[in-house]
Amino acid sequence: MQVGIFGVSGKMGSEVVRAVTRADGMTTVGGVDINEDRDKIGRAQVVVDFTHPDSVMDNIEWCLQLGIHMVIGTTGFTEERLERVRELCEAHPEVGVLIASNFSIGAVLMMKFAALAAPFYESAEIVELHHPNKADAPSGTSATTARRIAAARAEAGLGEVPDATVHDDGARGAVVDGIHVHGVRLRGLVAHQEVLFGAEGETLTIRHDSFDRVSFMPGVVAAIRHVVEQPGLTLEMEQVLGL
Ligand SMILES: NC(=O)C1=CN([C@@H]2O[C@H](COP(=O)(O)OP(=O)(O)OC[C@H]3O[C@@H](n4cnc5c(N)ncnc54)[C@H](OP(=O)(O)O)[C@@H]3O)[C@@H](O)[C@H]2O)C=CC1
Ligand SMILES: O=C(O)C1=N[C@H](C(=O)O)C[C@H](O)C1
Repeated sequence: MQVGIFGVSGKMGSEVVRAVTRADGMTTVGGVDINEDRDKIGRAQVVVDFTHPDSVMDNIEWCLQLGIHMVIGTTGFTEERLERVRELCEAHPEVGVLIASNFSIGAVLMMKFAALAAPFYESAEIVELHHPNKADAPSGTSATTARRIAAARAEAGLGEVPDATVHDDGARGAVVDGIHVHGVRLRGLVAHQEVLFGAEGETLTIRHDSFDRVSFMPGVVAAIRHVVEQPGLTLEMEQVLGL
């Protein structure tokens, strides 16, 4: 399988090159960075995108027009953007596209465990902690987690999380689907998240830490194998991991 990489010199892109080179049955056709000629990777069967929220939509249009499958880790996907990707996938039904906010197995499980716990707790908040070079906040993982917690709460008939704050000066973080998300940007960190739940007399904390970007690579390689067999849009990693 011939794999191309968008964002090849980036922190994730360079790790993807190493992972693809080591994976059975995969080789890289190379990669491109911003403003480089994309034709260089035009013969790839699958292209992996770890770039920037401002670049990714254009990269998707380019790949789909050429019939190239895509694995996308770039974050910042709004519902509007996803709708556009759905339209593009419908126009190119033979192509597989997978978008995941986090490829590490622990983070996928953290999101799953959070959705499982959500109906049982009156309170829920998220703290996401990342390196200070991260372009987006809140992180894609925290936004996905918040949406899943909110959906599980709604299904269970839970109302809003309790909060008596009168003057909100930003100290209560971003709010995604009614769930507060607090962002920390700290030199020395890679990617970390705590999901906190609270009920009368108890709390539950689910924490995941990626200390190294190698943690994302088994998921990326599995996703590359998945998209060539699965046309259409796959969101997140559950289907790939059989969860
Ligand atoms: N889903 C997941 O599991 C993970 C997702 N991410 C996400 O991946 C993205 C990248 O993260 P990271 O590697 O840390 O960021 P970096 O800034 O280290 O790398 C991004 C790279 O993409 C390049 N780039 C930007 N636009 C384009 C374009 N149009 N075509 C080709 N290359 C382009 C940048 O070039 P230049 O520097 O010249 O601008 C840079 O080399 C972020 O959105 C991040 O949130 C990160 C980790 C895990
Ligand atoms: O930018 C990062 O580093 C990461 N981005 C993803 C996100 O926004 O959730 C995944 C992981 O947290 C690392």
